[in-house]
Amino acid sequence: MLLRQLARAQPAASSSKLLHTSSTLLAPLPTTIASALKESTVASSTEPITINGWIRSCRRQKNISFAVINDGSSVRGIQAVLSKGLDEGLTVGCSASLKGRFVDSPGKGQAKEFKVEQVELLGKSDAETYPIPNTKQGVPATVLRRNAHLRPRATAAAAMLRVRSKMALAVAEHFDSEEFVRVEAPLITSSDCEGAGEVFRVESGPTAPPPPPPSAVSPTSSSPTSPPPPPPTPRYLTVSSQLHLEAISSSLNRVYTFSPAFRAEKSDTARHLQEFWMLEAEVGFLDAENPTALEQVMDVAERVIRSVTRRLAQTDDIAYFKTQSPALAAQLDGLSSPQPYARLTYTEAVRVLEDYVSTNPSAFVHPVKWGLSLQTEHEKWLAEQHVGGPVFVTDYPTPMKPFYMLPNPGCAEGRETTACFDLLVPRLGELIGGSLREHDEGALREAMRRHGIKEEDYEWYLELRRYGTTRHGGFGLGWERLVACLTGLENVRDCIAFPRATEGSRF
Ligand SMILES: NC(=O)C[C@H](N)C(=O)O
Repeated sequence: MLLRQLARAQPAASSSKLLHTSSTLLAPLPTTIASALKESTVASSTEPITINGWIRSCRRQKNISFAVINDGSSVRGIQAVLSKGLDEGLTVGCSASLKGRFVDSPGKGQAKEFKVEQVELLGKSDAETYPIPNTKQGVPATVLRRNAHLRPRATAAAAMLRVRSKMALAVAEHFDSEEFVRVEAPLITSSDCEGAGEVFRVESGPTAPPPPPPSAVSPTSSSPTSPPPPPPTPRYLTVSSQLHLEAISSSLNRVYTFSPAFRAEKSDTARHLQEFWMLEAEVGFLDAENPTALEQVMDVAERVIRSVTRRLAQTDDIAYFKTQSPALAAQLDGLSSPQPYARLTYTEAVRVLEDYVSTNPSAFVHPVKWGLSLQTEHEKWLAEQHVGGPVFVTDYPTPMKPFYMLPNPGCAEGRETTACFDLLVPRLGELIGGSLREHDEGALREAMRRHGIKEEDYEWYLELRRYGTTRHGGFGLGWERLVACLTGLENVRDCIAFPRATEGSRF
């Protein structure tokens, strides 16, 4: 209050200085558990401090109770010790403010414990009906998903959300260090970038104006033979920002975007969401040779994953996930290793898969043959069994790829391939897809015709090739799949706060 009055009383010039330097003191937020837990605070807690949070568990003994309280800022929260009476009304799920001090703990397992002196119950919770009770066996993932509004109260879900947040920061810092500019592309678009027809159509929004009432129509303004107005351009939720990103890249060169993408996926699997986040990057002025140019793009992708993994591996949240998933440490080592990720062509991948099938005929459900797509089971086998870590598979057959990808020169007839790649990782299969883009206007028109794409709908995209085209390429990374890689969580529905999948959702 005094500070606020002081700030108001200052003349303009010095008041701005005062406001600037001391603005955080005017109305500071309460201390979080994470900062209270920092060792220096714990060690020097002679003054009482106030801890806010939600009670995760409350174990009552004869004269004393132990409550775990967490405000979502740390993995484990704080174990609070309350003497008889102080624990009244504290039930799992309630919100409370606990005032107390850190003292030496007589119990095993922790050096300090938080001895509560005063309790303020902020919001009570009916422990009988609370959907996320603290049980030994844990709450099943399906129950947590049905209760997505309360799911972040669960340790793993909260840790996952903090991991997502730190990942975005790590990506931003990494790309900034490589001189990439973050840009935004529209989410409503009239193009189906991947051409797979998995678009969500936007039904409402600007449509043709309604016809005027008959009385308002002058006899000359319209006749029964006048052509009907053209149908409104269809609008979709974007499946990929790539085409718009290419447009911005043809001015700013190194660009990336991080935004939601929408696919009307029918696949009801642990790897698919209808609304997911995608990190997409695009870069121009690549080397003239296809193999080197493609490698330049793969290197960009590899560096960002390595850098994000290294940074995240140092966090308490990932340390927690390692305790939950024994295979995680090795997976993180694979992603952060200084060794270049393995690279093999689609043709080589098919060969090793065929070799494997020849001695293990029932290894896969789906057939392996040059020209057929690699299925998830093949992708996982390549990453888990053949390589034992991340692996780029490059140069897929042209017919299975979208119109914008650059064909490889000099392919034998019937064996045409494209300068593209997928990054496959253990447990998940595809994490990233990328390619060089067709940079020649004539060749792009030709590819569009082959794919049955109306050129007039993509004139703007073709113009990018007419005015100062460059050899360029980029990739898209499925964010929830990267979250799954870094946390060991097995289902992408647990890697986003409110998953949108084929099943109905309450939210
Ligand atoms: N930006 C990209 O290369 C991603 C690609 N368009 C995809 O959706 O797979």
